Amino acid sequence: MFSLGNIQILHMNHPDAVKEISICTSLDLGKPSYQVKERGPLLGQGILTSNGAIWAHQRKILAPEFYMENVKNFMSIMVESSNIVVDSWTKRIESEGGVVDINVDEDMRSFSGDVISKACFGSNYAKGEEIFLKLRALQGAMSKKALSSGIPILRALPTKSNREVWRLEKEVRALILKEVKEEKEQTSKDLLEIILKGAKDSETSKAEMDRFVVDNCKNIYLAGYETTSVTATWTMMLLGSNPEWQDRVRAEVLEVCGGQMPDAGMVRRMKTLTMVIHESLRLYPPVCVISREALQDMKFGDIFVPKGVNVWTLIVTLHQDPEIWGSDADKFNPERFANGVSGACKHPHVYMPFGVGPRTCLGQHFAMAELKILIATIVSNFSFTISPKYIHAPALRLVIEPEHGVNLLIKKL
Ligand code: HEM
Repeated sequence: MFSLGNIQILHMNHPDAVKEISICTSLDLGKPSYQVKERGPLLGQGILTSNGAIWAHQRKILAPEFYMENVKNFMSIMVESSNIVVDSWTKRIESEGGVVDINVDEDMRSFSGDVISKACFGSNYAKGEEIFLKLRALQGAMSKKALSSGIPILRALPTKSNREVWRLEKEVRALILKEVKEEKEQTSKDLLEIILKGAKDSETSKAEMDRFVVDNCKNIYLAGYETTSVTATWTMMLLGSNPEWQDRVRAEVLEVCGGQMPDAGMVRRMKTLTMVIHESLRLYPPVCVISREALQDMKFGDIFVPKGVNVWTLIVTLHQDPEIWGSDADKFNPERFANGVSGACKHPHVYMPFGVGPRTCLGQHFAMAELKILIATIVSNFSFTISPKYIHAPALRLVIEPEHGVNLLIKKL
């Protein structure tokens, strides 16, 4: 146990204890209240940080949208956004000649932001991008005041940074609601439309409906953007450093896609690429800790957790424990996933890049499809190696990201 200020934390990393947490379906094990307070302007009462009946209701409405059947509808957007990356690199290579040293982070971010904007706002995605930029600014403003957020009074004072946060929060809300109004006049099949329909079918007051729509749009953006882009960046770094795996992935993509753009059936058949992404998520899980709060007194096996105590499970240490993964735990070896996650190690339930239990990532099929389509498109157009400029320095920010970015030497095939 340890405490951060007045927040009590129980660190539970024993595989048996982790199993207890992962099978716990009680609504009494919820998202920590300190997160709700700290991230209020960013996340509101959306699916990410809400608890109890409010969470269960939002999950029920949103979950079907992310079933594999529906993710297929977004694949053409993913292909389109991957082609933007390919075109931009091709132009750079043509103008600079031969092999070009590219810092790929920004391109991976643009890809992920582009996909999520188009998926949320359909044909109005330019507006979606405007909302997205404001959300990024809000995120930045919130991280500036992170130090003061532990002191409740400072959250309510009209300091310069609080005023900036409040202004951005209002602007994002107004922009999303404006989109909603325009959306009602069209018939589109984007995520906003589904969120709207869910809100209409269930909420009573207009204020409640607006809150549901605004908060969940913000939540999906924030949950799906950086997690996916940083995974793409780490996977590129690993493929750049392991040419034999890059060749294997390229051979598979050529065989499965035969020069066509990937579709749902092809994405399903990319086994080697799936193994590579799983290994990348094992070594660099973007979300490094799963945190919960006991909203009532609870028991996990013989461990008693009093109400109000937080439980933390550190994904990043579980994913690299030699007792669990063997002596090559810190090595890049996608082969360990040859028989799926269940065959990869002694305690497969501790592999949890997408979280565990009822709060597991809603967007995991969406994210895997995005990553496979992007990487498949890249390897069929380019070969790449790690640049001498690359400095290996994973840093813990909102997600685990490369401190100095990832530079690759990229060549057109
Ligand atoms: C590689 C990419 C991604 C990773 C590694 C990832 C990881 C995670 C993790 C670990 C959680 C659970 C957090 C917890 O239990 O405390 C989570 C939740 C969630 N993720 Fe993802 N995620 C990714 C992409 C996405 C995408 C693309 C979307 C949506 C388009 C998304 C939507 C969500 C939502 C809505 C939740 C909240 C679920 C709930 O609380 O009921 N994620 N994600």
